[in-house]
Amino acid sequence: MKTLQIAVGIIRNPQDEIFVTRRAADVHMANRLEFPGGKIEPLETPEQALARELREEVGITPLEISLFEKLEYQFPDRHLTLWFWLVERWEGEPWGREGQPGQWIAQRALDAEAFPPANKPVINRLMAGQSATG
Ligand SMILES: Nc1nc2c([nH]c(=O)n2[C@@H]2O[C@H](COP(=O)(O)OP(=O)(O)OP(=O)(O)O)[C@@H](O)[C@H]2O)c(=O)[nH]1
Ligand SMILES: [Mg+2]
Repeated sequence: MKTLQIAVGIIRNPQDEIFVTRRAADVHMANRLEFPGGKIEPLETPEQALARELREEVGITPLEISLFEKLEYQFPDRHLTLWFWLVERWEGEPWGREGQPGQWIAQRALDAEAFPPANKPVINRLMAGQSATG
């Protein structure tokens, strides 16, 4: 069983829109919407992994982050620990640097079904208008 530690960014602008990207057709959770992010490497902290992934995938540098939620999720073939960071201050303008389509979606209009199942509690909190726990 694979165990993966994942850091992802909930990039939220002052209009309460969130930047999401669409996963490629040939990877785990193909074609789902996602928060940009990825696997935490062995010598990285979750914060460092987030900064690296956001730079690589969407070309921004987070300036201030807070932990929105940390949760465990069991897929049939893998166990995930997911760190969801809220990012409300950053440098640069996010775009799909790896060719993945990106879009801003109003927080309250997010659709949990469009994301991987692990994201559900997070999507529900965002749709309810909740902010960071700190
Ligand atoms: N990026 C991202 N991954 C998520 C989310 N929700 C979720 O279950 N995942 C899962 O977490 C894992 C993240 O892996 P990833 O494919 O983004 O990792 P990565 O960027 O390091 O990719 P690579 O190793 O192929 O370069 C996948 O198994 C993915 O299905 C999410 O909101 N964002
Ligand atoms: Mg990724």
